[in-house]
Amino acid sequence: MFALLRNSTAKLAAASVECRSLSSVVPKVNAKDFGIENEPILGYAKGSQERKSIENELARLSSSCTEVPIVIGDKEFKTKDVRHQVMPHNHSHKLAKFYYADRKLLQEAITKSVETQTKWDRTPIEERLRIWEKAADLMAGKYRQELNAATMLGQSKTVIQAEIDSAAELIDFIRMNAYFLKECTKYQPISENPKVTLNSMRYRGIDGFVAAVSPFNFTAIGGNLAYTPALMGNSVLWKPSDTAILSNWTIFKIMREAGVPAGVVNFVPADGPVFGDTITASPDLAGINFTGSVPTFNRLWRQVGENINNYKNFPRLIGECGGKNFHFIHPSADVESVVTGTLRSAFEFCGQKCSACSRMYVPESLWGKIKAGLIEKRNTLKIGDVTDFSSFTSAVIDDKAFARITSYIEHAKNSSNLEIIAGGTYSDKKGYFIDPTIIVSKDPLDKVMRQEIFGPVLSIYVYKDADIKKTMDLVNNSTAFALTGAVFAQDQKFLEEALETFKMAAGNFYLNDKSTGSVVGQQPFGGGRMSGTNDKAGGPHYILRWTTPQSIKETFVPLRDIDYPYMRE
Ligand SMILES: NC(=O)c1ccc[n+]([C@@H]2O[C@H](COP(=O)([O-])OP(=O)(O)OC[C@H]3O[C@@H](n4cnc5c(N)ncnc54)[C@H](O)[C@@H]3O)[C@@H](O)[C@H]2O)c1
Ligand SMILES: N[C@@H](CCC=O)C(=O)O
Repeated sequence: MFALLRNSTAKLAAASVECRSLSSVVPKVNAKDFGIENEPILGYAKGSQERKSIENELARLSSSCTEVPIVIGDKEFKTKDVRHQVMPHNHSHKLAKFYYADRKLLQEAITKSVETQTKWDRTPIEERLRIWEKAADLMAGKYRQELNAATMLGQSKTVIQAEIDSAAELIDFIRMNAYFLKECTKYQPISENPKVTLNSMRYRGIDGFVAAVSPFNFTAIGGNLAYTPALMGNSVLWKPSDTAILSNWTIFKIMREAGVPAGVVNFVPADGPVFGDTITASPDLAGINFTGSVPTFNRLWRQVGENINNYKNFPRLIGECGGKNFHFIHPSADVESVVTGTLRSAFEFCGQKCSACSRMYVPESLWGKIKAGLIEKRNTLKIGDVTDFSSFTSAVIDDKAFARITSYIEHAKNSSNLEIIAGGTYSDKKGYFIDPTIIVSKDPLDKVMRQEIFGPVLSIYVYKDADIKKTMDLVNNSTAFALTGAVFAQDQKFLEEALETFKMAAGNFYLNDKSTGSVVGQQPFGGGRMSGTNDKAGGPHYILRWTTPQSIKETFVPLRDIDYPYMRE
């Protein structure tokens, strides 16, 4: 397959990259050659050391309700606006108590950030890299299970879903962004004769403050959104999601312990619109690092537009948003890969990964086998408490998500175009549990095929084999999103065709693999169209969005001549 990719990449690149060798357009694939490796994922087998320590940590965090303050500079604050984070799989259990910052406190945080930024930006890069390395080590060792337990209990992730997020992905973000910065500073501009003129480039943070607004679904994303701008010399107001408070607070504490000075990142849980209104009204807003839904990002973008005459800088707007990710199945596909990959993509973490497969297109010739496989394997999946290690998945995040997702299930029950072939039941009595649900749609444009549901609901359209081209165009054009997509086929020629047809349909594209599971440094992540600004978190260029570089030319010979030699001839 890599050979195929190489061929097509070369062909696709040929028009714009003439005379370049193949090796220059093909990424290196060996992690060791690349100079850095991903954090290993632990197995949590019964009796293993990691299993014992996660069980201890789960018991410890469950036995009390953790107090999470607002932190601005080195001061902690508690307001009268008290909130709680509950366990989604057992919503009567309060896991953390936290406080909303009001406008006045947010303004104080802005002032503190702006004040700190200039000092922090003077901290040598080597010193920042040392802090980030130390933080990654703390996350990989001493605090690994605290991060995982907070993610399991607070966001209802199973142990493996927590391990790939709050351990591996978070550690990778911290370690690799530091590595990318180190690599980036190796580039210096050309100096034709350095004894006469020396050219150099330095990477400055942006004066002002950056607002990091993070979603509930990945602990690691919160860490990346707040701490990559910080790494680059910015100061940050971090507004975590209400439903990921405890895990995000754990990251904040670790980063402080590793040496990030007070005031560089200010931890300010707040009501979303109050936060958005306050930061966009400040002339010091240097950028917004957002991950979440399209409507929220649209609102922030609009507010920045309305205030555009008031800012000191043009604020950077980075937003990674929703998706309606597809699996497209060719008649030559390996049926078992389709079944396994689709169930994992659609239902792991209740389909609450932005990359989760949410719509699938299956040829009539394979439908019988795929349908049987999906139903049979789906029926073996256990849905339950995350502390029961045999659960495949657990509850959805909160009452709002529960209401939204179940409204699509009710729509399916009431529509003659739609048939629920598995699941369709739910209960929020103890936790927000929704059975993994599979809907077959006769209408490829029904809302279940076009809108982001962000829950354990998979919608399928069965196409006539002869209509394959028409169906591919439909996949490309029937939603506003372009986040992830996957094609399953054994026919190599078809895979090449799919690379062309779906070129703009997904920012992360998979051939014979599921649409989820991108890894930092391996599949830099982000989508186009309404899925976001596609700045590729986890790739080497992401850090550049958070710097305002300065080019410096220094001349060592005195400036004497005002005229040019030809004028004296
Ligand atoms: N593309 C990606 O990389 C990626 C990754 C993860 C999640 N997502 C997307 O995130 C969404 C799910 O996350 P969510 O439910 O937390 O999204 P959300 O938009 O509801 O919330 C995201 C964050 O924005 C805050 N917020 C809400 N209103 C605000 C406002 N007016 N001003 C400022 N902040 C405001 C929330 O409190 C939260 O912290 C899905 O659409 C998913 O696809 C995308
Ligand atoms: N890294 C994740 C994407 C995060 C979105 O929620 C994946 O590809 O599964």
